[in-house]
Amino acid sequence: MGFSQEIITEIDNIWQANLNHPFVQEIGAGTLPIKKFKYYMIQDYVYLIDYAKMFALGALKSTDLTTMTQFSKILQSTLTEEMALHRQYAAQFNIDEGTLASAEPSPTTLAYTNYLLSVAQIGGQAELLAALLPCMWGYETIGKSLAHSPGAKHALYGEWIAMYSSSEFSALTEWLIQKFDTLTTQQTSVQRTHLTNIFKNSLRYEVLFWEMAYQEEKWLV
Ligand SMILES: Cc1ncc(CO)c(N)n1
Ligand SMILES: Cc1ncsc1CCO
Repeated sequence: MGFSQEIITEIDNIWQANLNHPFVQEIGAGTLPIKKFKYYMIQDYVYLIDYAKMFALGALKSTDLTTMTQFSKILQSTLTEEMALHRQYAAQFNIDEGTLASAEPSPTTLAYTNYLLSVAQIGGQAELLAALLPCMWGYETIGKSLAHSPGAKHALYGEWIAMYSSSEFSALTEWLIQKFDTLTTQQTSVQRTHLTNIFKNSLRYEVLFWEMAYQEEKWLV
C-alpha cells in the first residue's frame, strides 16, 4: 500500500466528510441552489489563481526534467482548461473576466490559499505534494462518483462533473499520487507524521471550502 492510501485510510472520516458534503451531494442530485453555485464558482476562480502557483512551485522544486515538465503541464491545464470552465460559467452569470479575477477572497479562501502557498514555499517536494494531493485527489474522486448521477445531465452542473470526471484529470491526479508515493518510501516516521498532518489540514480546508460556499460565507466587517 502506498503512503497516500495509508493516509486516507487513517483519516477516512475526513475523507468521507469531503465526498459527502451537502454541496457535493446536491450538485450530484442537481438540486444545489444556483446562488450557492455562483458564489462557489467565483471563490474557486480566485482560489485557482493561487492554486496554479502551487504547480509553478512544484516545477521550481523539481530535481528532474520529467517532473518539471509534468508540473508545467498541470499548471497549463489549470489555467487554460479548468479555469476556462469557470470563465464560461461567469459568462452565463453575466460576470466579466476582470470582475471575476479581481473578486475578493472570502476568509476561508484566503486562509486556504495562504496555507497551501506557505507549505509549498517552506517545505520541499514531499510537503508540496502532501498539500496538493487532497485537492486533486478529492475532486477526482468526487468527479468519478458523480459521473452517472442526475447532476451529470443537469444544464449547469453537467459540465462541472464532466471536467472533474475526465480521463485527463484522472491521469494527472494518478501521476501526482504516484509521485508522492515514490518520494515517501524512505521517509522516517517523524517525516510521515509531518506529511500526514499537512495532508489532513489541506483536506480539512477542502471540506471547509464546500461549507463556505454552502453558507455563502462573508467577512464580518
Ligand atoms: C477548492 C478546490 N480544490 C481543488 C480543486 C481541484 O482543482 C478546485 N478546483 N478547488
Ligand atoms: C480539472 C482539470 N482537468 C483536466 S486538467 C485539469 C486541471 C488540473 O488542475
